[in-house]
Amino acid sequence: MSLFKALTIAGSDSGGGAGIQADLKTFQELDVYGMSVITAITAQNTLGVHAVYPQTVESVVAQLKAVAEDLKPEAVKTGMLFSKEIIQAVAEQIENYQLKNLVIDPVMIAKGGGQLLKDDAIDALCEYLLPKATLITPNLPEAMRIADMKKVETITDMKKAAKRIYHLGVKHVLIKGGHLSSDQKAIDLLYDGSTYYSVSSDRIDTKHTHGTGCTYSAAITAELAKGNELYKAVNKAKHFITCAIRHSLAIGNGIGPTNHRGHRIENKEG
Ligand SMILES: Nc1ncnc2c1ncn2[C@@H]1O[C@H](COP(=O)(O)OP(=O)(O)OP(=O)(O)O)[C@@H](O)[C@H]1O
Ligand SMILES: Cc1ncc(CO)c(N)n1
Repeated sequence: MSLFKALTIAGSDSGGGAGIQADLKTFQELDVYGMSVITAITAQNTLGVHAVYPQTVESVVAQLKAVAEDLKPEAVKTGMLFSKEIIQAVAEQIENYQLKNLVIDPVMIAKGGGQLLKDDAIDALCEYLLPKATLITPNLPEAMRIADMKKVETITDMKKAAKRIYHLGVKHVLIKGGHLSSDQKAIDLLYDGSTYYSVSSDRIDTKHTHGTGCTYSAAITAELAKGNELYKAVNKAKHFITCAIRHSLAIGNGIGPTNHRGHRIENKEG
């Protein structure tokens, strides 16, 4: 049996629910060998981000080189990238090693508050990384910033934003509807430059959604690493994140994490 490998380039969440920790748990659950490049260490729990300690550009490049020269991932995701210097360095190395199946989760602000991307880094993300990516997965506030719109609150807004983001050079755009109003289904909108696809599930009534975006983009990356085409990878990942939210964990005193074993519980694998 072939062993597929996926890489996450992201920040560490000491609380274990988002960031590198969520990505590696997801890769493992989906039978993909996981590797990591850590861009920043956050002191974080279910209540919020207490502190951010970015890595140097030298550290990020050294980690990326070590992985790319030896282990050769079939797919790569980026999460928290923090600064334009880190974004530029990551983009250069992705080009240098011709890394394929790149998924960008344009992480900006943590659910409990806490800035994970500097304001002046959004332009760098659009200029250097988007043109290299297979997919970008913004939530509604992130889509609003990247598409440079005043609001993204409805399905009509999501369609407009997806088109604007597509024209920045990325191959596919998936706008996540987790932040749509609470009476609506959890509808995500996928756009490939010609067609809009709706990827939807029932909305689960829980406050424990820490790390949903990280887990979802990591699941898409794992499915791409296994050779699935994009639409199938997104649908499989949607099932994975929905199970993870349905069985999310009421731990800590704030917004608890998703349960990466949720899909096993639903499949009665224990
Ligand atoms: N209550 C919910 N019930 C079902 N699905 C949900 C719910 N909340 C979010 N989702 C789904 O979870 C996925 C992640 O979306 P979301 O918009 O929450 O990401 P995010 O804001 O980037 O998350 P985070 O910042 O915590 O990483 C999407 O598929 C979204 O539709
Ligand atoms: C390190 C990290 N990355 C991403 C998120 C997204 O919520 C988070 N809270 N923390």
